[in-house]
Amino acid sequence: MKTIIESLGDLSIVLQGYVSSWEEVEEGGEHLRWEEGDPAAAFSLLRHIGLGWTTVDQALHQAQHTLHGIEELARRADEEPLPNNDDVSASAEAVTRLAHVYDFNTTLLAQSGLVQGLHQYLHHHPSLHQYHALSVSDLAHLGLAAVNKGFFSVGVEFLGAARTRAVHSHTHTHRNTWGEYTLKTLDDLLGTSIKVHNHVLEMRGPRSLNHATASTPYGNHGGGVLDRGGVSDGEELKKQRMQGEIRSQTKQKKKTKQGHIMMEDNKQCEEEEWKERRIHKSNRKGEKHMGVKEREGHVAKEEENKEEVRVDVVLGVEYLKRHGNKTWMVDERPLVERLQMERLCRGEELRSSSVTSKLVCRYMNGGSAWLLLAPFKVEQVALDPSITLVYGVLGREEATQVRVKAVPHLHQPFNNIKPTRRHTSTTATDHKNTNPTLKHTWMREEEAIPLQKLGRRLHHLLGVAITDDNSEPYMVADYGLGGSYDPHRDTHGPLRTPPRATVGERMATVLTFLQPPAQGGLTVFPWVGAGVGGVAGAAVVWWNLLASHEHDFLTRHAACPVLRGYKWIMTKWVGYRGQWRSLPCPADPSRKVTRPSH
Ligand SMILES: O=C(O)CCC(=O)C(=O)O
Ligand SMILES: [Fe+2]
Repeated sequence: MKTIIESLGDLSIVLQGYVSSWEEVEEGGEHLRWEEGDPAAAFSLLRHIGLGWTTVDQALHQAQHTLHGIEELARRADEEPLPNNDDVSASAEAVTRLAHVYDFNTTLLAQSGLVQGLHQYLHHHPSLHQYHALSVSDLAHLGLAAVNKGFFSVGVEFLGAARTRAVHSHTHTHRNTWGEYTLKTLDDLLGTSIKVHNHVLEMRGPRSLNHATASTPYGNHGGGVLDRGGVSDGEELKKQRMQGEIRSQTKQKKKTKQGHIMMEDNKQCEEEEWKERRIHKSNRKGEKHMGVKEREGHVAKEEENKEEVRVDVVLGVEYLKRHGNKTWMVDERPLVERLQMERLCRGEELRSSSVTSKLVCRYMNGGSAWLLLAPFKVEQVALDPSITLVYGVLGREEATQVRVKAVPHLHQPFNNIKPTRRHTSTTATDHKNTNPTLKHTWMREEEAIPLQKLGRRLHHLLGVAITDDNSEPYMVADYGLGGSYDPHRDTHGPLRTPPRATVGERMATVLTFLQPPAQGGLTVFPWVGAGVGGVAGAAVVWWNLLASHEHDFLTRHAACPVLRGYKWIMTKWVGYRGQWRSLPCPADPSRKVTRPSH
């Protein structure tokens, strides 16, 4: 393009010169009467053409090469799947979600790249230039996208970061526009987003399923014009917020009494509705959030005051048995689940050490003679429900083989899920019902020998048959930019029928990491309080069913957004129907359907 621009620029200058020379000639008289023998007219014309045309001719010939380049560019959109507006929206959403879940440090973000913005995740400090720095326009676009998506604090901070960058580049380069933004428009946008943020916080509280604000308001910047004489606004905003947080800790407690955690709210939440809910909640005397004594499950952390216990984390079987059907659970479960998921994604440990200290890692052969000499390393992630990480179920070459086979078949899942393609084009489908961060394909074991081997290896270890005859095929999935998977259960349940009657319900899940991402992308179990990071070639195994054939609620899980790198997984849902006779049959319907060793 640069060559084309240069060449077209040269051509334009030459043609301009020739045209102005002609205009100069024209000034000599209305008609050039050289044919009538006017020597002055003849000279004028001769000089104009004789000196000018050689240059014009040369420039036109040179420009002909450029035409090929132009034709090539004109074909590009037909031949290559280029990103479109939908792709930009989906990726802006993904990046703002990353900023929200991983709590980006926008001050650093304004100075350098995305990963530099992740203070707490950066264990080593590679040099700044390794990471891409977002431009003023990028940051402003992300800020607006975040506000539109309901990530209000992320929006304010991205816009603050955009302004900081603009102020710095303004002083250094004397430019005053960045794409469609000027310092004035950035000021206005930042001011407005702060107002919106504070208003939403006031009216709806800091969090619901579809919005998030900071826990305290940002300072009021009257009229939205910020002029801080070179102070970084990103830094300033964060500082203010932290000071505010400290100041308002006492207030915070009062708020908690009124029900600080907001309820699930799928509709646009109106001011009146929020007020009504607060009244409703504070009236709910008999149903205060459960106290320490009421719980026997491993609730990890809580903060108590005289009137009410603020539940920080809700985990465990016993708790769910007692409270699973209460209004509090029904109303707030999705939000509690989401909050716990996000904390686990950030790498927080939600369980107490009395729980985690019981977890062991050992070599196991599952009672199979085949594994006596080569047992599997099995790490317990959780005991109840049992979640284990089995190392080395696939070798590196085997995992690559599976990925290579899957690539040509990857597509957006039809079942509510749509991929963000990494390298290929997304068809503009309905964004409402889709997850734009995943592509998948189904693969039968006859298509790749490593799949047959994996089935045999785990059959020996787990004592259940893992073949396509009694299970669904393998599902291979590739997460794109910021790819994540919302909390869900794997079982079909009463509303969804298994693909084949002989397969039945999804008794166990075997989730193999073909390629773990470089950062983020944990698989987390919000109600267990556990997360497991990908280890190449390892598989996470858990059991989904209770003896009553209901699914075990505690096995609900989610995939955290991929922060850096690519994540490839392969899932095998082990069918129940073909092998129920060989499984232990617990009389208690609340017991798990599992092998005794698991
Ligand atoms: O990718 C993950 O970590 C979870 C995937 C998952 O839950 C599934 O495939 O059902
Ligand atoms: Fe799943």
